[in-house]
Amino acid sequence: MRLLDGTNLALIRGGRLLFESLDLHLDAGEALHVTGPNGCGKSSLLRLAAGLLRPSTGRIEHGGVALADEHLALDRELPLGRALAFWNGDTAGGMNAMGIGHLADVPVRLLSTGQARRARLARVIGSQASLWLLDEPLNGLDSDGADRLATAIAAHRKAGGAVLAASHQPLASDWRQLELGA
Ligand SMILES: Nc1ncnc2c1ncn2[C@@H]1O[C@H](COP(=O)(O)OP(=O)(O)OP(=O)(O)O)[C@@H](O)[C@H]1O
Repeated sequence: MRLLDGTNLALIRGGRLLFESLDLHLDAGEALHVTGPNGCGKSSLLRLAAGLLRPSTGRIEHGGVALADEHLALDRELPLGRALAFWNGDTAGGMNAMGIGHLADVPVRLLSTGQARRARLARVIGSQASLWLLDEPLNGLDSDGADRLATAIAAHRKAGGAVLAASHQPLASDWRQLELGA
């Protein structure tokens, strides 16, 4: 089953052509690692896949998506568990997957940088979305956090989900690669 279907995509941002003639497809179980230098358009591509940006040319279709980008997208004043519950997913499952279940009663604004990084991933992991869009998912994670994310991604793919990630760091060997700005 195709979870992301983009054809002949071009994106102009800030007056600059970031990419053109790009086909972007993800089927159930697949993972795609987007690489490229700073400013080449990786985050913009994820926003396109999320439906937050429209392509300058081409067309893109997708089902349910969940995006983890630089915005935490959680109410800083609420306890973590309640802030995550706003998104109507499997709150406990997401928190436990990222090892932050014990922080459920801690206000989001008091989380450490790494705990907040785990929380933004817990939001995606707990979502019902079949397509996960992860912008620099390993940033700020310790080795336990990285292992937990890898386990969650493997389970998601096995269950028929797909993942599109932008990262300057290596990801697992069974990811397809897409280099932007090459
Ligand atoms: N809101 C915006 N309006 C106009 N231009 C933007 C906007 N956001 C980003 N850009 C421009 O789009 C280009 C691509 O930015 P983007 O964040 O997608 O790059 P990136 O590949 O993710 O970079 P990095 O590796 O530094 O995170 C940059 O030149 C940036 O200045």
